[in-house]
Amino acid sequence: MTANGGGPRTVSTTESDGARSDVSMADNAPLGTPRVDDAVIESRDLDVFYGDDQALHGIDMDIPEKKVTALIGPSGCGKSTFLRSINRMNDLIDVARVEGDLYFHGKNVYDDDVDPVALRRKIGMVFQKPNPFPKSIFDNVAYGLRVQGKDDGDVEKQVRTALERAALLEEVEDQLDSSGLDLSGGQQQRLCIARAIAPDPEVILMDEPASALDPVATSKIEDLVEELAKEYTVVIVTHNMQQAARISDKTAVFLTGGHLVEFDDTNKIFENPESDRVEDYITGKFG
Ligand SMILES: Nc1ncnc2c1ncn2[C@@H]1O[C@H](COP(=O)(O)OP(=O)(O)OP(=O)(O)O)[C@@H](O)[C@H]1O
Repeated sequence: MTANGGGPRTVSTTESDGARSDVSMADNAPLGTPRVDDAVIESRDLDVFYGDDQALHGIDMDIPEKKVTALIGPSGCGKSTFLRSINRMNDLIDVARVEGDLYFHGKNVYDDDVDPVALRRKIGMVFQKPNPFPKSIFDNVAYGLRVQGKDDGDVEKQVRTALERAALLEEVEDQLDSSGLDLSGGQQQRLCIARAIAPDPEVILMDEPASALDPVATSKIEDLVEELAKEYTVVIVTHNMQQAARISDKTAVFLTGGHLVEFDDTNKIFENPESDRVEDYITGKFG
């Protein structure tokens, strides 16, 4: 249980500049008490709409702390939509609307007093295509820390820690001032992972982080994901079922129409799923 012994804490929105609005999220104390043991994120009857189209229907899911949870399912079934609803990235899509509840440490992230910018520091994201800024390797990772107003000494230390945790430091130690865009695709993705972990989030959301990479770079990212789960809660969307089976502890299977059909231990999903539709999907009968 990740309870902190106190009642739920709200996410401060007292500052309007965005950069310092996360006072109550900046430390590492849990925000509140999860309703389910070991769950960091709890989705309850979550619906997501794009205009009149409903992309997700009544999603219930408890995402455990410091484990890898894989979201799998055919194209268009709502995996990315669910991932983006966790740290309110869907807020950036004009037509997107969320109903239901999504708790982070027992606090509903859709409450009016939650600042999405502060939330995204606690729940970072890595996208399908590596997207480093056109800046030096160091500045890519330092960017978010400087926005937070950290002093130079802290920035330097946290950049190195993040690069090390992203398994990149050794490869780039002598070229921290070179452009992030000069790295290989796999290195760029690890740079983006370093950028996401620099502000010391608790959760890392990954949307098909290896799908644009060659097999060697993919294997490095898979190793890294398993390593990261020692420190962070990881939620990863993947099209690659072997990858989900290899690296995840829990697997959620979404099927067409935006329904979560089964969510269980990864071994159970791949060896003995409850649902015939899930069995058909993972054995390649459709999808
Ligand atoms: N920005 C958007 N505006 C309107 N509809 C969207 C938007 N993003 C996604 N959708 C729709 O929502 C549904 C779910 O899409 P989503 O991208 O979440 O699925 P997915 O399972 O991640 O798909 P893929 O595996 O192809 O990435 C689809 O019908 C898609 O067309």
